[in-house]
Amino acid sequence: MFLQVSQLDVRYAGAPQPAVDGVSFGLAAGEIGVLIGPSGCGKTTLLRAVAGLERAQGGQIVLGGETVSSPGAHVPAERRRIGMVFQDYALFPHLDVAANVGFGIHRLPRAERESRVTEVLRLVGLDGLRARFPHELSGGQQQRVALARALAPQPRLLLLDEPFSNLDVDLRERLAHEVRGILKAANATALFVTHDQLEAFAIGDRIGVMHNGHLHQWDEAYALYHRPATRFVAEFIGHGVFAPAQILQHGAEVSVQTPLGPLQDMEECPLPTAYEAGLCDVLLRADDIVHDDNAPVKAQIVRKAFRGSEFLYTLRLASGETLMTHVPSHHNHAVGEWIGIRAEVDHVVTFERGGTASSPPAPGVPMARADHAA
Ligand SMILES: Nc1ncnc2c1ncn2[C@@H]1O[C@H](COP(=O)(O)OP(=O)(O)OP(=O)(O)O)[C@@H](O)[C@H]1O
Repeated sequence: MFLQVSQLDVRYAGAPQPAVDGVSFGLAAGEIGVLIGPSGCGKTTLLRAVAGLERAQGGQIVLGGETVSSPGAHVPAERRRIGMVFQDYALFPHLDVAANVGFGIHRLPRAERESRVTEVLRLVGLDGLRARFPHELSGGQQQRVALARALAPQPRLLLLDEPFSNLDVDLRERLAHEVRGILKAANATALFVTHDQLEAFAIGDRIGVMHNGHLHQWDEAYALYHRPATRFVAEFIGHGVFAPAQILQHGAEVSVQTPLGPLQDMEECPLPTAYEAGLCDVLLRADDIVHDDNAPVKAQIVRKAFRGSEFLYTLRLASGETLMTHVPSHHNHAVGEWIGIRAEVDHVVTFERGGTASSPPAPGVPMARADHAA
């Protein structure tokens, strides 16, 4: 791995808990990693420790084969050859775009510097704006200048701390895709921090979910969504709820009883022996719940959020359970209305009832194999 973080601990003086607690992950050269998690979970501290701006108390950071942090050694930030982009752009207001971008490479001979500035400005699509001053640029353009400035010295690693959080939502998603393209074109290895899942999914090859200083999962977006490693990841990624359920086996047949009735056509499901009496909590995501006028189960709409092509409805069953569902936005129902719903769950993800944030799910068994086994 080009960047290897192993068992890293970072503790602020006087704090009762470490801000980063036993974190390990690796990033291959040219890969983009993203750290997400709720406020205070330790993402910025982890990024700052990789940069060399915070000293780690335990564990190791190896970058390009060089140990930059270990119990006996701390390579200072300026000697790590790491570039950083912050949310506030931090451009110099009195310098034009070209001078801002050339700032970190002023030691290069003039011609070489000029050609590198031109090269990175072209890469970020701002070659025509090199004589403008920061106040003459939009927020998105300023952030691309900041990115060009960070790329100019050819850092070994680029760290980006919430780089889009000052931009409006539409621009954020567009810029996230653009920045991914720019980093890939530059063959840069990068680590991002964000609290926005859509941004993380748009940018990251690998995404790490943090909670209370721990890295719960470091994985591809698809795996985070469909194979969450812990109850916290299951709850944090996507819109979902946990519903009480019971896994039952009758001969070769495994069924999962939920407040929505039994789940059907499952590809994968844990066996009832995973829990006492098969009693567990099942993850039901908004896209597992399908609105169907003919379904026997009805739920009342308690809240609705318009999301362009679809609504996110929060629903309540007559039994009191809360659920969420995505419904195409031409199905415009009123709050208070009762609508038919059914569950369509391929991979059944279950947890110990009332388990903790770090509880793992019970392993799923392919249903065909369960048939054979019985
Ligand atoms: N300089 C500091 N001194 C003491 N404690 C700190 C310091 N910086 C952060 N902390 C604490 O360390 C923990 C992790 O903070 P950190 O800023 O890394 O979280 P974060 O996930 O980046 O949060 P946010 O999304 O709000 O920026 C928090 O409990 C925070 O209060």
